[in-house]
Amino acid sequence: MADMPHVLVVGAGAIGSFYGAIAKRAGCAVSVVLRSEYDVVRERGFAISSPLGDLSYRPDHVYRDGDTPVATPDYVICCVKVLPGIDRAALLAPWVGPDTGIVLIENGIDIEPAVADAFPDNPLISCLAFIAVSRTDEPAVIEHKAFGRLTMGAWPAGVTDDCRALEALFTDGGINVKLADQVVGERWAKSLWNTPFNPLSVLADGADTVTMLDTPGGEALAREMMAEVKAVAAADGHPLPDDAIDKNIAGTRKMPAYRNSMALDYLHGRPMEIQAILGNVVALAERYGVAVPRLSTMATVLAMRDRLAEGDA
Ligand SMILES: NC(=O)C1=CN([C@@H]2O[C@H](COP(=O)(O)OP(=O)(O)OC[C@H]3O[C@@H](n4cnc5c(N)ncnc54)[C@H](OP(=O)(O)O)[C@@H]3O)[C@@H](O)[C@H]2O)C=CC1
Ligand SMILES: CC(C)(CO)C(=O)C(=O)O
Repeated sequence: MADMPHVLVVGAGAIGSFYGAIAKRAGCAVSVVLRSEYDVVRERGFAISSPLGDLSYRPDHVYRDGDTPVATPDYVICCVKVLPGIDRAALLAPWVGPDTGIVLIENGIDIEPAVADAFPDNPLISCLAFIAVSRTDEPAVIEHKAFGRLTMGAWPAGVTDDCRALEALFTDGGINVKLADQVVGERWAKSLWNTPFNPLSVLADGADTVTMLDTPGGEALAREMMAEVKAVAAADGHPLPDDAIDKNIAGTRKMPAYRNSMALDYLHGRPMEIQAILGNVVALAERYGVAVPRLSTMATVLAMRDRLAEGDA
């Protein structure tokens, strides 16, 4: 085990604590940087229930902002929400050494440059998580409900030795990993689902997938929004397969009613990744001159909500 990589997770919420557990199962030393759950995790670690078994663990080191790492990690995994108010590069900076691989496991489009620009000499591995995992009302108690597959690739493109090493590590820990030569294209493929469904669930007051698809006109609306995402992806140089929308709708219909991560944030009054998941797609559509009337309507209405909330604050 002496040669196993040292992994450090920045933002060990649902996703970060889960993939930290997988790295721990693979035999890595796993440390975490925490904010609100620092005391609880120091005292008793994470409790994670999962179809894979009990994934509870105590991190090797529990840090908070301002601490100095005991050892420079081989990989820093960034799993904070991608929010306009969060400077992810600044959060990562204290923990990243000259050879540290930076791994993003986060949703959204065009989310890499903010980190890549700050660490131009570090390997950057971008990942998409296909998983249903959430925090519970108990601090540091996580419920992994289903799935867990990761798609990963070097950003902006390619599959490097770092990617392969990380793939081997997560595979040893018990999850499936797909290596992707064009990770930006993979982001678009995931965005085809997240960009319509996540914000739509917020506008529909936290609706689950079955409610969204079964409401008369719901599936048609989702399909139209997906078609807009598909058009922007193509303009960005990442055309998606012709049957991508049909496959996504069919796959979603096969799932039991599901509330996505943004719906859960909305219902808990937490900040939402509207910009990363929807706003950045609309911005790219504007840049390429692609009409996205439904997506931009949704973005405007959600911006109105933000404005109201700011006024209330
Ligand atoms: N949950 C899911 O099923 C899925 C999530 N994703 C994506 O994964 C990413 C992470 O989501 P998820 O794990 O659900 O989010 P969570 O809210 O569960 O976790 C985010 C973590 O980041 C921490 N954090 C936020 N700001 C800071 C800060 N300034 N300093 C230190 N820590 C900070 C939070 O700490 P604190 O407790 O103090 O707020 C929390 O531990 C998102 O991009 C999401 O879209 C992708 C697929 C599925
Ligand atoms: C696609 C899905 C639903 C799970 O991987 C997700 O990304 C989310 O909950 O935001």
